[in-house]
Amino acid sequence: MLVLLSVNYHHLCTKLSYYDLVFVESCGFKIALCQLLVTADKERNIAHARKAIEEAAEKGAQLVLLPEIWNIPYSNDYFPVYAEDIDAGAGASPSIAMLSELSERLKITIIGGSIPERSGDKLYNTCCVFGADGKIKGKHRKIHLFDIDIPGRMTFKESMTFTAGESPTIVDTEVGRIGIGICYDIRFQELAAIYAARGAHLLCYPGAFNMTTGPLHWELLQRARAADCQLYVATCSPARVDNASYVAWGHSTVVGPFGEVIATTEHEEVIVIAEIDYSLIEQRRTYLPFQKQRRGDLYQLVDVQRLNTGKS
Ligand SMILES: NC(=O)CC(=O)C(=O)O
Repeated sequence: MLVLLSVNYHHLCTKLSYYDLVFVESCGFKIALCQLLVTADKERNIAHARKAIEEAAEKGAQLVLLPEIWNIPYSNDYFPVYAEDIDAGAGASPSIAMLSELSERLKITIIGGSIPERSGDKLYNTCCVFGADGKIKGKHRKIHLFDIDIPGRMTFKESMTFTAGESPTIVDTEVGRIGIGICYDIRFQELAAIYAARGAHLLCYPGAFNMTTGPLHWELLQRARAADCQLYVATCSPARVDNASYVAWGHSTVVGPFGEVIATTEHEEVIVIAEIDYSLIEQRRTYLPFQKQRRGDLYQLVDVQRLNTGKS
């Protein structure tokens, strides 16, 4: 598989201060975005993802991000047929078993894109985060379902099959504090702002924008979330399959805390590798200290989950 390497950034690591950012010993690491070609053959897709992750780890990636719905085509017809029961153990969920085994064996963090999850009589579009010990550290169910209708261009109704998740997901990993969203979740700036307020270094969005919204909004939204929150944003899309019922835009990307694109690609299958350095977050926030200049006397973002449970 083709591997793209981005520009390297090397900076000294210093303590991060705003937004309760947690201090991480090692600030520099490599992230890999596996922009996978997805077919109708689930077994093949799982084996293919396995090879890509192994290749990314060989290239030095400590964090690997997979696309939204990487184990079957993105389609309401497929979701119910191929959904896996994540909580029922490895036998019931071959996709999760593969990701767990690899993260433990390769000692890397994996943001497992998303797969259709069956839980009781409900289906979710779910992303699992695996620590370097192979354990699931977090599970994000897509909060905002992709229901849009742009006549003659793009109509999709995820809510025909999926149920929306009920909670934001922020995870402490070996490679920093990571906020998770899935695709359409990126359009909701409040979610990103809550993650930033809870000390996230990086926001990861497995996503599959399309040929209508992709060219206009995909990069724009990633750069906006990164610039608004002054942190890193990474996205990973499936590669484009022109004759698929849903044609993905591709263009998996990493954006830095100044809103700058650090690494990106076109629509073919590829592994994008980029260097992430969290010390840049503090540096950018020092240069441009708008986080401290907010008019909290005029407007406030309320973290409802914290308010209701007292927990982050
Ligand atoms: N597929 C999605 O969830 C979102 C998308 O394509 C868009 O927001 O546009």
